[in-house]
Amino acid sequence: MSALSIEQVTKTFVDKRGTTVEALAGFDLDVRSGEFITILGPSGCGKTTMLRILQGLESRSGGRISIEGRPIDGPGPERGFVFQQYGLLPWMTCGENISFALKARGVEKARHDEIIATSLETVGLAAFRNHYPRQMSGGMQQRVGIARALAIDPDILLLDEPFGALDALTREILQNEMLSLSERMKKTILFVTHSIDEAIILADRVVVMSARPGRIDQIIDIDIERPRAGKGESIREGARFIEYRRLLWDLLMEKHAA
Ligand SMILES: Nc1ncnc2c1ncn2[C@@H]1O[C@H](COP(=O)(O)OP(=O)(O)OP(=O)(O)O)[C@@H](O)[C@H]1O
Repeated sequence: MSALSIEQVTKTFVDKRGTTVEALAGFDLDVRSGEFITILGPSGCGKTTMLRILQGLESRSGGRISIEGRPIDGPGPERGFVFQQYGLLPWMTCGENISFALKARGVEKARHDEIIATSLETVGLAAFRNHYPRQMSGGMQQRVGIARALAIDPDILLLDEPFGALDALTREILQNEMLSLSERMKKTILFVTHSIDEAIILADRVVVMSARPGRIDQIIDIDIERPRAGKGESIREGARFIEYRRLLWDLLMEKHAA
């Protein structure tokens, strides 16, 4: 049984004037437990929409989604979400931000302290619990975003371009941390990105979407051995990585030109 099964999911937005936008035209994907999927596609092809539907933040127009065979129709504690702009509340410390998320999920207050400590420890920020987001760099804020998602101990992590706002060096550092986390924790992960290199280095499979209305165009298996954490540089220089990069580049250029 798949950890996550997405069958023929469609989404049509209708604005106040009745104009319709067909964002997704039948998205189909089966994800295995512990698998790392990255999603690439041209701008506006529906990547964020698909992730928001999976999180339960957006309704779908058609299709089915099930987790471990159980149909889902809204948010749930088995799914954690990481946003591009971190989504931290600026008037709360890191610890309070995580506590806020735990409260929203109904986790009893007596357990917050321990969960906050463990999740900040996981991302190397145990000493920053009482810091406010403005006192931290973008990379640190996104680590807190990841810690907050991990705090509810979800089976599935959904990340929408989480490193898109970071400088190149910080981005590579966080990619490595993501590899290390995923290889240790074996979460099932769907990760949207615009970066071909990021898509390859992280993934077991790269999903390439067509231009809007979005559907899956190709799925590329990334046959690069794990663990990959700490080996980013040598992987990027390898012949296989360069081949995948060329293949994905050609596929995306085709979509861009279409
Ligand atoms: N609430 C909304 N109302 C109307 N149209 C919407 C809404 N949200 C998204 N859309 C449209 O749906 C399409 C898909 O948007 P979405 O943000 O999912 O694409 P994306 O692939 O994530 O884009 P990008 O790569 O630029 O972030 C776009 O044409 C967008 O304008």
